[in-house]
Amino acid sequence: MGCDPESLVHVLLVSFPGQGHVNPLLRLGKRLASKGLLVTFTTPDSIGKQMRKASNIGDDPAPFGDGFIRFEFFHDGWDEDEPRRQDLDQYLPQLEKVGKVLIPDMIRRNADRGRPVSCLINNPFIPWVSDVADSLGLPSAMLWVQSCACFAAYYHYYHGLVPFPSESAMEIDVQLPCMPLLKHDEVPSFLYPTTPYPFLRRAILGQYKNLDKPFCILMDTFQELELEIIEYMSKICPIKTVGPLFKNPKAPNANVRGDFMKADDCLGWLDSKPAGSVVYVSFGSVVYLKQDQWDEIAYGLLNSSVNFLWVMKPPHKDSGYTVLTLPEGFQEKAGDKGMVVQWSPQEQVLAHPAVAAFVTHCGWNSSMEALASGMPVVAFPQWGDQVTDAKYLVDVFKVGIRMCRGEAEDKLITRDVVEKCLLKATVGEKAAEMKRNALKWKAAAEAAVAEGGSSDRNIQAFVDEVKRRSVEVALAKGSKSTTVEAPEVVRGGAATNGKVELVSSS
Ligand SMILES: O=c1c(-c2ccc(O)cc2)coc2cc(O[C@@H]3O[C@H](CO)[C@@H](O)[C@H](O)[C@H]3O)cc(O)c12
Ligand SMILES: O=c1ccn([C@@H]2O[C@H](COP(=O)(O)OP(=O)(O)O)[C@@H](O)[C@H]2O)c(=O)[nH]1
Repeated sequence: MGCDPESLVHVLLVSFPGQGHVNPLLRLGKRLASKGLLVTFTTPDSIGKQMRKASNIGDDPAPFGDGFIRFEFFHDGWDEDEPRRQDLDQYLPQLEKVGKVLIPDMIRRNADRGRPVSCLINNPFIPWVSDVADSLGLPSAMLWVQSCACFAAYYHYYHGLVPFPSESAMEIDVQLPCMPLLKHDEVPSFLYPTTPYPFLRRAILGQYKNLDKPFCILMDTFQELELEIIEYMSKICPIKTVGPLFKNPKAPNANVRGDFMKADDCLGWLDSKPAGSVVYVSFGSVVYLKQDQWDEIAYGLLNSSVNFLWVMKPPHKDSGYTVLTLPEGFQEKAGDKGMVVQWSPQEQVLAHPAVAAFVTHCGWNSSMEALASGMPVVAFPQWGDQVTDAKYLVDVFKVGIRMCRGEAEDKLITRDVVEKCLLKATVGEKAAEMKRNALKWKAAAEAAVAEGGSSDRNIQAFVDEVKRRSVEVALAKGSKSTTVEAPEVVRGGAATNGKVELVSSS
């Protein structure tokens, strides 16, 4: 601390405007800032506006650990209420067209103000950021925001290395190296020939066309969690695991947040509940269930008599989803046992002692947050990587039970099944066993991000590499370089490469 932002090495983070993308990239930004970099975070201003409103984001660089973080948003060229934004096949090319002009402008403006950018970092869906970096003679890195297992699955699909379900063989299982056999419906569902979301397949695979450009692929996972597949894929790609990113031991999260909407206050309500008595139910930011499924969950919650905190987020006005409703008299019947909110402070909810289990759609952020908080899960995946994450949470990490297999199954999960799962996850031997395993992952996650742990060493090595390259960039541009201490050699650390021992009755 004590230095001004202009004297620090500056990295620019460019994010796709989705909550599940902004959260991990911003968390990476905070981690890099805490290690002494100046970080600028950017995403289209359509989302930037929402972020500013929800989280009091100011205009000045905010001190963060040994560095600073600041925000600068860019206009995606469309009107505020442009409905085409909901169609990725139209929106992604628009973002690329505009971004390829505005990001270089932003970089030039920053250089003029004494803040030359030394490295660009993007997340998936916007792989052209590496092209922008190349064209300006800057290094780039990519933050992969799903599991390494899913990264491996897409990689093998993209390069045609193993057979995947196809029109002629729909129900084949998939064996990838160093991974458990995936049943056909446990493969990331965008790869399935009949997926209703081919645009998400195109968006995610777009990153693989450009995979040789970033000098480093950062991942929000940790070595001990996905040991074999990380080692295997690291031989093929320059992977560095840096997760769980939401745990930042050096600089607690404080007030720099990327929520698109303000979280409702539910922590006081949680405080009033006994330890381990509440089920937290959330399906993330993009999954919407059908009304009949919503009703079954509502009755399952009521019939089980557990306390519950349920997130019911309003759909985007152009998404085509109709607003879900609760059964008549639901709130009265639930009384003080239940709280329904539009958006929750999920990190804090998962860390709260009152919460016993998490009914989740198994998005990767939610999965990592649950694991690293020692929270057992009830898996309710719908599509994409969620179905693969559910398989891992239940069968590999052994912290969860399954409530469904995914949207493709098109099966209504009845209130009886919901009730049974809720009870199984909160009371009895299975619940206790999952909790023990979850606590082991929590400890492993904390060790990974603690000083000298696997993720901490990887972040430090990355920061050193960015600093080293910043000197090269400055020399190549013939400009004054920012002061950089000599990069440290990667320290060997106290991290274990050992396996986490799990308990399992099955
Ligand atoms: O925001 C979007 C949009 C979108 C569309 C139009 C627009 O104008 C803005 C955004 C489309 O698909 C998504 C898909 C996502 O899947 C989620 O992606 C995460 C990160 O890859 C995974 O961890 C989760 O499991 C998975 O559910 C997450 C998202 O945030 C989005
Ligand atoms: O009520 C909520 C629901 C979700 N989240 C956060 O939103 C992100 C959702 O990402 P995930 O990958 O789980 O799912 P997606 O929304 O991308 O499907 C996670 O970081 C959650 O902590 C939150 O803060 N409050």
